[in-house]
Amino acid sequence: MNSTIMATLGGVDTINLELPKVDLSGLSITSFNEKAWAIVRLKISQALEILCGFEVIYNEISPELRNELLGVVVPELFANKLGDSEQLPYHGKFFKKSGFPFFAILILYLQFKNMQILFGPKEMTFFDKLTLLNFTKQMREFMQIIHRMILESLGLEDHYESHIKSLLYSIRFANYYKDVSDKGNIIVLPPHKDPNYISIVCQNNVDGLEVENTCDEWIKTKPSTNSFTVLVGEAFKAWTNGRLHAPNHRVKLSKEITKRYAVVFSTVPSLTNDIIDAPKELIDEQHPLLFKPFKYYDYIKYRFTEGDKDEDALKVYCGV
Ligand SMILES: O=C(O)CCC(=O)C(=O)O
Ligand SMILES: [Fe+2]
Repeated sequence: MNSTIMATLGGVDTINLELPKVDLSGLSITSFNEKAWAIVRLKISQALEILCGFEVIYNEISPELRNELLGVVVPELFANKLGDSEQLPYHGKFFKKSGFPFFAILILYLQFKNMQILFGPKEMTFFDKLTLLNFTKQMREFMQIIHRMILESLGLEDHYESHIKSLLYSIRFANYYKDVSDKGNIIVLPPHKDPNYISIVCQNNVDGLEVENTCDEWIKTKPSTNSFTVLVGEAFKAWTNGRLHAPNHRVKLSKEITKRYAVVFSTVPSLTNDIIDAPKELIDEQHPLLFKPFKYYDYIKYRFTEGDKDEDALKVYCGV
C-alpha cells in the first residue's frame, strides 16, 4: 500500500488516507435533478462498500450556524449543570466510561411534529433553542437524503416512505476535555460502533474523530466548515442483513488540544415500535438472515450494561 504513509501516534497507527468524499450541494429531498442525484448515489454506494463512513459536503448549514451551535450553545449547555435524567434508555447525561474521564455526552430525542424538542434540557435559553431548531431542521433534511440514497443503492426505494416514518431523530452533544499536563495524544472517546441507524457528526475546527477501516487501520477525519462525517451504525447493519457495516470509530485529541465539542445527529427507531427486522428482499440463499428481529431499546439496555464487554455486542445479542 504505497499511497499509505504510516504515522505512529501514541502507540496506535493512524494512516494518511482520507474518507471518501460526497458533495450534496444543490440536492434536496423534495425537488431534485435526477442525473445529479444518481451521480451522488453512486458515490455513496461506493463509499458504503469501502468503509460505511464518508465525508459529506452539505452547504445548507451555514458556518455561522455551526459556530453559534458549537461555539456558544453547546459550551453553555455543558457549563450549566444539566439534569441527570435517565428515564429513557440511551438518553440524558449519562455517558461515562471507566478509564475515560475525558468526555461527557448528553443525548436528546427530537420530535418534529410541532418542531418541539422532546425531553430537551430546561436550562436552555429561548435563543439557544432557536439555534438548535434551525440546525435540526436542516439536519433532518440532510439525514433524509442520506437514508434515501442508501435505500436506493440497496434497491429498497419502495421501503423509503415507511422506513423514514418509522424513525425518530436524536441529537447528542459531546464535550471532550483533557489537561495540558496530559502528555501526548490521548484517546478521549474509546473505539465503538454507534448503535443507531446513521450518525452525522458535526464538529467545529477541532479535529479528532478517527474511523477504522477493514484492515484495522485508523483514518483521521478532516472535515471542513461545510462538511460532516456520516457513519453507519448497528441498527442499519442489522436492518440491511449485514449489507452495511458499522465502522468502529474513536476520538483522539493531539497533545496541544485540551477541548473539543461535537454534535452528532442520528436516527433511531421510534420509541413505540422499535423492532428491527430486515426486509425480505435482503434475505436469500446467498444472504441468509444474520440477525434475529430484536427490540432496539432492549438491545441498547443490553449494550450499555452486560454487552459493554462484548467484542461484537450485536452478534452476541441477536446473531443467528
Ligand atoms: O465526537 C465525535 O466526533 C464523535 C462522537 C461519537 O462517536 C459518538 O457520539 O458516538
Ligand atoms: Fe460514535
